[in-house]
Formats: sequence, structure tokens, C-alpha cells
Amino acid sequence: MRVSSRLGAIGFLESSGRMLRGYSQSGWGKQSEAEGVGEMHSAAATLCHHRSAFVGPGRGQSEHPEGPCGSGGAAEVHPQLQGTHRAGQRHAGSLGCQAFAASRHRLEEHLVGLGLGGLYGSGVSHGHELERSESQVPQHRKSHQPLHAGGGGCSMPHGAHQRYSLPGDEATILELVVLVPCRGGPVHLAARIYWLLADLLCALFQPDAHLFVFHHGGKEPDAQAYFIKNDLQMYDEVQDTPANARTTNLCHELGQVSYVFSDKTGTLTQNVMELKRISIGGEIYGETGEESGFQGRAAMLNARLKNPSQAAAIDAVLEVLAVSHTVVSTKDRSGRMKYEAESPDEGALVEAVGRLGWVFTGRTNEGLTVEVNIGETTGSQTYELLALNAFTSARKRQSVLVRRPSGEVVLLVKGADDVMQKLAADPQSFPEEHLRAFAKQGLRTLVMGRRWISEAELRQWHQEYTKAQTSMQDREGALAQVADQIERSLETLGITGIEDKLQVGVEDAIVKIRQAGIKLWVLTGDKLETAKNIGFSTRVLSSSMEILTLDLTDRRAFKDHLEAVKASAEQASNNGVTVALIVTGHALEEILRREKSEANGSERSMGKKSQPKGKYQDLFLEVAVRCSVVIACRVSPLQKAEVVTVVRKGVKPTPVTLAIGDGANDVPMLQEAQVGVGISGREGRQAVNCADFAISQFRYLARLMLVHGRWNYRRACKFVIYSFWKNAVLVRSLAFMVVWSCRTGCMVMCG
Ligand SMILES: Nc1ncnc2c1ncn2[C@@H]1O[C@H](COP(=O)(O)OP(=O)(O)OP(=O)(O)O)[C@@H](O)[C@H]1O
Ligand SMILES: [Mg+2]
Ligand code: NA
Repeated sequence: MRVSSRLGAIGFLESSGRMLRGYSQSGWGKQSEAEGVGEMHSAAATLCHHRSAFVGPGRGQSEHPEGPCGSGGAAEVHPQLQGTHRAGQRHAGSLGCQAFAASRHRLEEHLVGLGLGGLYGSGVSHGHELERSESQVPQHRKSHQPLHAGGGGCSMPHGAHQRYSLPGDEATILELVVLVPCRGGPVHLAARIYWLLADLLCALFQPDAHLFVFHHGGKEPDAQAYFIKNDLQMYDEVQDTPANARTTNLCHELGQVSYVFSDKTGTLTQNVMELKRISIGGEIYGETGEESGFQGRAAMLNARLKNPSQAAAIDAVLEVLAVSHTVVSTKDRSGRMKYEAESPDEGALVEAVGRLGWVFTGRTNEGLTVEVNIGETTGSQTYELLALNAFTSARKRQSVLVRRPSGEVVLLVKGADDVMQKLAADPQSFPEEHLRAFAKQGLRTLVMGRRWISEAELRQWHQEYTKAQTSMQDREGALAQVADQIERSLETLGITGIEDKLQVGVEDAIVKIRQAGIKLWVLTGDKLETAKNIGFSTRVLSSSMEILTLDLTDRRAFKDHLEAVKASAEQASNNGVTVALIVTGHALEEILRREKSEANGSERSMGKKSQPKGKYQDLFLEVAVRCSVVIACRVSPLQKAEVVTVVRKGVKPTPVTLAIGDGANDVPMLQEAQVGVGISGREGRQAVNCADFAISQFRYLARLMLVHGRWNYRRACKFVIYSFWKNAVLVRSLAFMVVWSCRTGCMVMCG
């Protein structure tokens, strides 16, 4: 098709209605800009030399004094014009595109006649140009179709060619040619369009990495957490508990952990307690061995018969075990006693002592009843419960004040060896040797004691006890204080050795964790020897290690002691020997003891904001960072948390810490570490409820950190990079869009 004449400009009015811009199509991005109708003509004139030409109206009516807006200019068709006509391509822009060749005044008249003059401007050429082109048009149709009204979008295809002649002036031809800007042919265009669209689609339809990784509030299901929850290799069939991720946004932290703080009892061990040995009056009954249960029954009964004083000592121990506890009993259908204990130690003891002839049968309003079938007084006995001083990890002991069936008032106590030694009436005759023997076998030890209480003391003390019980603030502290008043000068009766077997697979998990270069700290409320023994059997400690012990024997010499330990740690680590440190609760207390601030006035105002450092905190850390294993024993729940804080804040660069525990005494530690892992064990759900992850066996920790943690961390890293890329792509496609559409905002599409 030959085209006789046309205009060459693209013009539009900005929404203000004032500014007119004409854009040249000579190469995209190149533009000539003109303001005002008058200048549009010159803009159009320059455009005439180029193959594409548009006249586009702005939206709405121009307020320009010269009338309808518009632009354009008549021009000769560029020789290439015909080559660019391609059917099937559309200009889908928001501008109406018209090209006219006409003489200006006639066109204007005509457009007004068509009712379009207000909306469409016209670019016109001079008649002589038109005349010349007319001769090249062999045939023209008359057409009075209205042009696209409204300026809201022209959907005429590329190459659309319409002619108009003005009424009564057949010689003047309006010719409308819609040209889609294109350079380089259809393949080029198609490639560009494809690329642009693909780019935009990529950018717009990618899931947003930010949203995915960082912006979830904990309850939303998260893919990473899903993998953890559904990992069959972390599912405990026996207890029917899968792993659980309670805080989903910590999943990737699992892969960066460099310090693990672990509890001992119930975390490394099963928390399935069994009484194995008892020391009474210088004699040890029972043995540790493969057979389950207490094996010293026969020997004990024998000793009872032979020696009356030993018999009394044995009865006294059994009495404490059967009466001083918080166990609740129920009878099952077959009439057998079943015990529910908050403390697994107590459960095991009550169970074992029942087999030795002191069966705890239950609690009533009056007190607790015991079925005795050993010794002189047999049958059901009721002990009136006068007071209960509950066990706490800080007190490390528990006692009951009871009135025996025979009428005497007695305080029955059991607790950790070190506190019981302090409370003993005669600390010198404390059976330390047996204690050490039990602990070396990895047994948990408890010491039994008692004191006869006079009626007068009972009356006076009980008043204080009732007051403390009803105190409105810090009741626990008040109760502990009154308990301290009565728990003193105890007669030491005996020691129990309770076995708590290691969990399956703990050794392997610990070896893996240590091979990964992760430092392992075991923090336990249990005593040093027991902890050390468990340390060896879990392979936390090994005989090739240099094991250093930090205890508080003399407060004044403590600094020198610490310096000496530091020197040996340095020497050993320089020689390539792995160093392990065992630190006691007393030593930790001294290390973390805060020095009184010099300016005592400002002490309060400084308050919690800047907690002063512990006295020997830095020195201790210098030792601790050289050790790949640290065992802290006889630590209180608060100290467990403080140790985590010291490492978190003191070690540089700041490490990611993970704490794992099962009991209520681990809760502060779990909350202090960045990642808290609870073991859903036998000590209630407190630890699990405040943990970020819950597993049912220690051995799953290795998989949680080394497999899931690593994967999660890698995924998170990829998402971050992906997110950067996505945004780069988005901006890039917009940038190309701007250039290619000549800043018109018009999208060129295949149609
Ligand atoms: N019910 C109890 N009655 C009396 N003393 C107890 C009782 N339970 C524990 N003890 C003593 O108190 C100590 C501290 O107990 P705590 O619960 O803080 O730690 P743990 O259970 O020994 O160890 P871990 O911190 O590893 O769980 C125990 O080692 C034990 O000697
Ligand atoms: Mg405990
Ligand atoms: Na525990």
C-alpha cells in the first residue's frame, strides 16, 4: 500500500492542559520538545523527517488560548514508512493516535463539524504538500467515521490506514496512519517485547523473599519449621512426640550456634531414677549393676535383725524417705499403688522404700499414711503433716514437719550433700567417703537428716510459718527464710545413691557436636563428682583432656587460684591439648559477684541499664574461651542464666548460644540464650513451654543443629541474595520500559 501523505509527530498534553510536548520518533529516546501549540508545529516539522507520526490529544480540553490542543504537521512520508507497516501490532497506549494530512483550517472546521474539535487537536500541513501527495493516491474513500473520541485510548492496529475527505472539498484528503514505533523489524520488536514482559513477570510474580524469611510473627506456618516438625528422624516413637519448632524465625540461627549450654539431669540422662545404694550408719546396702531395682534388701533385713542400733538407723532413713516428699499416690484397678511425683528422685525413692517395708499409701486431711510392715510397729500409721518446706533449686533441700503416730514432733529433711553438711549438727562426722564413692559411680546423691522439735519450738515457729504462708509479697522468699530457721543442727541419717541412666545416643551426639567445633557447656544443679562422672560417660570429657577444676576454697586466694588455672589452660592449649574446665557454683558466685559501685549515690540510678560486670568475669572468660568443654556444677537456675549472659556478652565476636534443658531450673537459661531447646521429658512442661524448639531426646539436637540448622541457614542466605536480585530485576525492567516507551508510559504489545 502506498501512502500519500501523513504527519510526523507525537504530541500530547499533560493533564494540566497547558503543556504540550511533541516527541520525535527518530530513534527512541530522542525527543524534541516544544511548548504551546505554535511550537508544536515546528516540533512536528522536525518529525516529518521520520517514519512514525502521531497526533495525540491530551485528555480533556485544552485551556490554551489557541484552541484545541494537538500537534502535528503535514509531511511527506518517509521512504521507510511502508516498510514499517505491519498488521497485527497494536498501539495500546493511552493516547489516541492520529495522523492527518490536511490543510489546517479545513480540518479544524471539519472536526468541529464532527463534534470532535474540542477534543482533538489537529496538526496540519500546508495545502501544497497535500496536493502533491494527493496525486500519488490513486483512489480515496470518503469517510465520515468519527475519530476516536475521548482521547482515552486508541486500539487501532499498527498500519491502520484511514482516509477522510472534507465535505465539499474532495481534493483535501485526511489520512490517518497508525504506526507502531518499531525499528529493526518484527523479530527485533517481538524479542524486545518478550524480554520486557518476561522481566516484569519475573519481578512481579516472585514470592517476596523478605516476606518469606523475616516477616512472620511466629504463628504462621513456616516451611522451615514444617521440615523440622515432620522429620521422622527426630520423632520419638516411645513417647510419640515429634520435634517442634515453636519460634519459626529462629530456624536459621540453629545453623550458626557456636556455644551449647546443656543441662545434665533429664537432658543428657533419662530422668528415670532408680535407687541403687543406701549408706546407713557406716554401711552401704545395694550395688550398681545390670539388675534393675535395689539389690541390698536382704543385707539390710539381716543387719536389722543382728544389730538393734542399726535397725533404728535403718528405720529412721526409711521413715524420711516414706514421709518427707510431695508424691501423690493413687490406686489402680488391681489395687496396686501408683505414684505421681513432681520430682523423679522422690518418685524413685518412695517406690523403692515401699519395697523395703514402708509403703506410702496416701494423703488425707490429717496428714499422710504409711503402711509399715517391718520392725516392731507395723500396720497403717498416720503422720500429721504440720508444715512442708518445699524443694527449690536454690534451697537444694526439702523438709516436712510431722507429728508421729506416737506423738513426737520431728523434722525430716533430705537434700543435696553440701547443704546438708552445712546444716548438720556434727559436720565432722559427715559420711563424705560414701558420698564420694556414690558420686564416682555417677549416682545422684541425697542426704537424709532429722531433728526432734519441742512443742514450744513448734508453737513459736509455726506462727512464723503461718505468717510467711499468708505474706502477700515474696512469699517464696519468706517461706525459705522460716524454713532456714528450723532446718538446722540436723542429725545425719544416711545417703541414697540414685542411678539415672544416660539417654540413648548421647555420646554420639556429643561427639558430633564437638567435632563441629561447637563449645559445650554442661550446667547442672548436681554435685561435682556426679557431673564429672556423667561427663566421662557421655564423652563430654575424655582422659586425653587436661581437666582443670575451679572451686572456691579460700575467698582471698581466689584470684591467684583463677590466675593459676588460666596459666595452665594457656599452657595446655598452646601444647595442643584440649582443655576442660570444671567450675562449681560457689566459684561462679564469686566470679559473678558484682563489685559495689564507687559512687554509691549513682548506684541505684545506674540500675539495670548498665549492670556492672562480675568481679572476675573477664579473667574467667579468658580461661573459658580456651576450653572446649566447661562443666558447671551445683549451680542455681539463676546462675545457669548468668553464665549464658556472660558468654553472650563477653565473647567477641558475639556468638550464637543455644541452651537445652528439661526442668523448671533450666527456664532462665533457655530464655537467656538466643536459641532455647526444651526436652519434653518427665519434669513437667515448663522448659518446653518457654523454649523455641522442643525435642524429646538429646540426640536429636545434633540433627537439629547440624542438618536442619545448616540447611535453614543456607536457605535464608539464598533468600537474601534472591531478594536483592528480584529487586534489581524489577528496577531494570522499569528502566527499560521507560526508555523503550519513550517515556510515554505506553506499552507496546503484540496483538
Ligand atoms: N526433691 C528433692 N528433695 C530434696 N533435694 C533434692 C530434690 N531434688 C533435687 N534435690 C537436690 O538438689 C540438687 C539440685 O537440684 P536441681 O533440680 O537444681 O538440679 P539437678 O536436678 O540435680 O540437675 P540438673 O540441673 O542437671 O537438672 C540436686 O542435685 C539434689 O541433690
Ligand atoms: Mg532437677
Ligand atoms: Na534437669
